[in-house]
Amino acid sequence: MTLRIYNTMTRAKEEFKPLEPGKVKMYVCGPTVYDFIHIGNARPVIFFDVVRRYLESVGYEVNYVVNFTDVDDKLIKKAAETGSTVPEVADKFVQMYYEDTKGLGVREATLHPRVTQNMAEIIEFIAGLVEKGFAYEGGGDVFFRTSKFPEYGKLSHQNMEELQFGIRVEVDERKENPQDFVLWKAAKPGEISWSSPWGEGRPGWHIECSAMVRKYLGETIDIHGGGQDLTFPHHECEIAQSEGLTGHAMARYWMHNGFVNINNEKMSKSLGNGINVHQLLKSISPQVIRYFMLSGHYRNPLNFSDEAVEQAKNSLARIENCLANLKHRLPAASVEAAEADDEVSRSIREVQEQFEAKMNDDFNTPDAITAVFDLVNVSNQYLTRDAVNKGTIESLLKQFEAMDAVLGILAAAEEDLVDEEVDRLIAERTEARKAKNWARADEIRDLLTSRGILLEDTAQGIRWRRK
Ligand SMILES: Nc1ncnc2c1ncn2[C@@H]1O[C@H](COP(=O)(O)OP(=O)(O)OP(=O)(O)O)[C@@H](O)[C@H]1O
Ligand SMILES: [Zn+2]
Repeated sequence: MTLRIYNTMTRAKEEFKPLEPGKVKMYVCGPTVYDFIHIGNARPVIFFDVVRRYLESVGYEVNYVVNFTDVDDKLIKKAAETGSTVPEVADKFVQMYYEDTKGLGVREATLHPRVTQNMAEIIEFIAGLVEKGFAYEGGGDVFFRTSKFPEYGKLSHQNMEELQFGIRVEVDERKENPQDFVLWKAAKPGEISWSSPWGEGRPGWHIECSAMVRKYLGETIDIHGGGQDLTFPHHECEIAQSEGLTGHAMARYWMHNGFVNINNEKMSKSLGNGINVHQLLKSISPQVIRYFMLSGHYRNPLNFSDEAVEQAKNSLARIENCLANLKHRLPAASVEAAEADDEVSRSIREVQEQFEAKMNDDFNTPDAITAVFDLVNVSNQYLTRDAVNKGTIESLLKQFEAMDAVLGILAAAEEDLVDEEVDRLIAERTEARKAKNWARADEIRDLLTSRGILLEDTAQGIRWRRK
């Protein structure tokens, strides 16, 4: 089966052929770290994590890079407002990003480079563009000369004239053309800055990705992704910079996810209507968030609402229930037949084929989830039998696991607490009670109860046993 990916560049689904067999180089534009991520930002994070997991599950080695924009106007403003420095703001929200994405069950990328740690490469990149005539200086700023790159607009399918009309920025005397964009910005007094051949300053937004893609992945990569708002101008500018300098295609497949909306409006940090992931994870499980995210096709808009969350919870509960029933029947299942029943084995194979077919069709996760429900139906049907076979139940469970290795929508089974952990928690509870921290003491008791540990107060202290 071949994987087909919708390529924004050609507006068609194309067969996926990586540059180097068996290997995938993938870059996704990461966050500007001046605030917590919202559930809209979580969409590319979760979706491209699933793309990576799927590619790995079918045998590719994936080199996945996600950058942090750790210096820009918004960070400078935030630092000034909070009486801190740009690096302090950046460090805090990079940390929060790691914490929140981990909370969402997302694996760290192979590499998360930061702009401020790649300044030499960025300056060198701009100098290369100046040398080749693709860039020019004006009053301490450096601009990209779009007239030198006639293909500018090819990703967003706009020609130069349309682009000229689309530009709403005020006239800048220093620019040769209104659509020329900034590569290097001269520092204003007191602003964080770096030395360059054009004086003290900092990079524009677009150049960082061109420089980091080239440094960490090479001149041409396989997949370049991000939210659809990045198509223009950000990715268009990346293409102009990279292809201007190297003369090679920057990426073979351009992928863009649709927006998460709230009340039919794009969720965004600057609009202040974002649902903060950090907060949300306190009341909703990561599995429900991932289910919600993957239940829509990545290129379609997705509306976030209480009802949508409720629906995700209910659907997920149906799968969880089925898994619990399968596990419940396991201890008493017959071990006579080591192999799964033929008929069920065939159904499992069909489910797997269906799952792959849907993922191969431009990562159609909602239909891939339908395949998970097909397996729920096969399992429930099987469980109506009086006598069940251990091999069959294990095969069903294994198939759930295989699909979940890609989707990550099912909670991992909780491991039994080992004795030392129980002792440690009991000691912590005793301390909490001494300190009259009843909330923590109750929390620990609840945790232990939920893991089947029973506590008994005795004259000699607390004793415990397993249920
Ligand atoms: N509502 C959304 N739905 C889906 N993806 C989004 C949404 N908002 C942002 N993204 C994506 O999240 C990533 C990080 O975006 P960014 O940091 O610019 O967030 P933002 O909320 O749009 O910020 P700002 O409002 O400051 O522009 C990008 O890939 C972007 O396309
Ligand atoms: Zn980028």
